[in-house]
Amino acid sequence: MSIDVAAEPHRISDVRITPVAFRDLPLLNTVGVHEPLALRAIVEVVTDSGLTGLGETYGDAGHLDRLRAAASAITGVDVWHVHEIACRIRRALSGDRGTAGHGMSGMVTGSSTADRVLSPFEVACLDIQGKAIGRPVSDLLGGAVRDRVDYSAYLFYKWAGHPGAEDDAWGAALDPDQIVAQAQRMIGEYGFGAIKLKGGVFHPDEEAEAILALRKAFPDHPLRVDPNGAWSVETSIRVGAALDGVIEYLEDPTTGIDGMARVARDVAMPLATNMCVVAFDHVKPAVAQDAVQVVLSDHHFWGGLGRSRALGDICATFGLGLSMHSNSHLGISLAAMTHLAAATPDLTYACDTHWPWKDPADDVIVPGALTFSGGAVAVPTAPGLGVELDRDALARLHERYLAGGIRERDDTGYMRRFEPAFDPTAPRW
Ligand SMILES: O=C([O-])C(=O)C[C@H](O)[C@@H](O)C(=O)[O-]
Repeated sequence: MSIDVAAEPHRISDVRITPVAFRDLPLLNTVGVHEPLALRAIVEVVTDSGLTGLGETYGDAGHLDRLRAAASAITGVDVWHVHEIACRIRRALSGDRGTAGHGMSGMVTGSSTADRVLSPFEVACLDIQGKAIGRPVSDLLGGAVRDRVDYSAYLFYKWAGHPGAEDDAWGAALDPDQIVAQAQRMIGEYGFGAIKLKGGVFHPDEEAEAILALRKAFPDHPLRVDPNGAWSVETSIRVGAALDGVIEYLEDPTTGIDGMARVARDVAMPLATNMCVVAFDHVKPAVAQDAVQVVLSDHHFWGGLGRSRALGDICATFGLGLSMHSNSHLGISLAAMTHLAAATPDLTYACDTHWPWKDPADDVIVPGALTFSGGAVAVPTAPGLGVELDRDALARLHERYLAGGIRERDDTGYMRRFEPAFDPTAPRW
């Protein structure tokens, strides 16, 4: 009698959590500059049936401690029992309201700490489920409604090189002409059909000028700007008026649901957020105040792919648009994002990705499974996530993490903060 492998339980027998570091270029945002290294944690869930699933998440020290606490709580659970895994993780972390793991100030806190910890385990369990039954993760999420997922060109103001470090091929982007040149290069290489500018770095009028320069250079590309809450309500309304008819949405111009609601009353374009609606209990007050019109989902902090799918349905129910947020990430995350986007019918915009900013040699997956053409990634059709761990690369990026002495140096995440001459939780302009 043959054993039906798919029907057997696949109990978690081991979890490996490996912090890694990869080169991150000197991209600027409102709280500082990306460090020379970005941190991630690679999660491997191993089952007694011999399958391994992959997840990727934040790599800061506080998050790593929580991942380890969660890992020891889920041993023995069948990977099909994701609710049980979620309950165990919530219990293991009860009382923990920490906020590490995003690298950005001004993001509201809430019920999302356990969701952030759950996410890589849930993704790894889905990877195993898919491998067990021979289906891609997108099928486990309801099935792909598109076979390619569109991403946007994510532009950053940027230094030429870190002080004391060699320049990189992208060069500096500190004014509108250089931002346009960055867009031309990125779109030339990847074919993106939409453009996002990370703002909150220079005076808002200069950033609006850069958007207008992009509009001139790319008349047909939808545009967005995201100052990560650096602007006051008044500034947001003024810049919103200047960019009326130019951008498809204005992302997190100011912080908090109340502030966003005040801006939304007076600007014409939709407001998007990944900072004030970051957990399910934020949806109700945001909808009640009509504070945001587009939610940027992110499976890394919404609790994984299943919960992010549920968010899509909630957004559709309330007539909210849906797009996708990113941080500096590796290939396991890109695979998970692509499966999720493929299986989200109401995704109304091209997704964010930091992918072009990463050295292609810096990854933990075997190359070739994920490639961009025409600004989109083809949805993997192999079982599970459809990506394979490259153990040598994992070891190399882990060595880089260890060599960086990161844990000792910085417990807050991957960003180097500017010396706070300003309060990073209050608007700068
Ligand atoms: O809105 C966003 O894209 C983010 O907040 C993601 C990152 O923190 C972004 O600001 C970055 O990478 O500097």
